[in-house]
Amino acid sequence: MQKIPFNQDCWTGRVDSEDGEQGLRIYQVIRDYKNIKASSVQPKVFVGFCSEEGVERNKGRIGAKNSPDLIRKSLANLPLHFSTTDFIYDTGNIICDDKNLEAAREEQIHQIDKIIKKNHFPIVIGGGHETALGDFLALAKSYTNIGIINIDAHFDLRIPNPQSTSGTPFYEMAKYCEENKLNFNYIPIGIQELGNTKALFNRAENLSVNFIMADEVHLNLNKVLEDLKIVIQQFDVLYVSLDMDVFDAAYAPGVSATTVNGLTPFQVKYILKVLMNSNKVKIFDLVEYNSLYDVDNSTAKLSAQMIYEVLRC
Ligand SMILES: N=CN[C@@H](CCC(=O)O)C(=O)O
Ligand SMILES: [Mn+2]
Repeated sequence: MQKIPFNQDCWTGRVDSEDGEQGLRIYQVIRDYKNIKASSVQPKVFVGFCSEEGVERNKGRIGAKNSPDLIRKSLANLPLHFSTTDFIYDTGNIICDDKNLEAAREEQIHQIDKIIKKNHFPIVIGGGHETALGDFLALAKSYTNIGIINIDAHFDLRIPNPQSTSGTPFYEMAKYCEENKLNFNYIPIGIQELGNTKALFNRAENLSVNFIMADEVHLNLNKVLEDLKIVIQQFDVLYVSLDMDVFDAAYAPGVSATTVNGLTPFQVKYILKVLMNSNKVKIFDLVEYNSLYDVDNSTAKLSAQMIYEVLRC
C-alpha cells in the first residue's frame, strides 16, 4: 500500500481570465486538503482509492487502478455553474499495489473516518467496487441508521470465498450489520436481471433487500424518484455508491463488466439529485471506471459529470 499526496498536475485546464469569476472551472477551486482552514463548513473532499485487486479476485477485467487521476483530469476542466462558499479539497490517493487489499482498506477507513468526524464530505473515487466496503465501515464508525444506496447493475452480494472482492462488499456490510445488531438497509438501483444469477436474487430476497430494477427506472423514472424520496426518510444518513456499469454500454464502455439495457445519464443524474437534496448523504463513491475499455474518454467524462452533480448540491 502506498499513500500519494495531493497532485496539482491532475487539476489543470483552460484559463479564461478575460471572463473573471464567470470563466472559472473546477480545477481553479480545488485545494490540497492538508491546507484546509478550520473555518471550512462541510467541504467536499476527494479521496482516490486506486485498487483493482478486488476486480481481479472477482475474475473481472482489471484496469481500474489508475481511474482516480483520470477522472480528476476530466473533472478539472468542467465549468463552474454553482457558487462555492468554500474550496473543494483533495487528499490524494491510496494505492493498493501489493495485492494487499485489506491493508489499503485499513488506511482508507482511517482517512475517511477522520474526514467524516470533522463533518466534511468525502467523495471517494475508485477503484473497483471493493472500494465500497471501506467507505461504509468508515461511515459506520459515526452512524448506525444508515441507508445504503448502490446505483449498480449488480447486487454485489457475493459471499467471500474466502476473500473480499469487488463482488462481495454489500454482503460484507450485511454481515457487519448482523454482527452489530443493525438493520441492513440496502437499496440497489438499476439492477439487471441478466447481470445477476438466481442465487444473487435469492440472497437479496433473504436479506430483505429493497431493490429497484433498471426496467422500473426505464418505465417510470418519476415514480422511482417519488418512492425514493419516501423510503429514505426513515434513515438518519445515506451512503451512496455509483458503479459506472449501471449505465448502458453505449454511455459507459469503459467499465469492467459492460451492461445492456443500462440506465442513461439523465436517469442517474435525477436519482442523484433526489438523494443529494435529502441532505442526508454523508459519503459518496464512484467506482468501476476502467480506462482500458473506454472510447474517447467518454466514460471518464460521464464519471466526472456524475461527480459534478454531487459537488453542486
Ligand atoms: N463487481 C461486481 N461484478 C459483477 C459482475 C461480474 C461480471 O459480470 O463479470 C458480479 O460480481 O456479479
Ligand atoms: Mn458493483
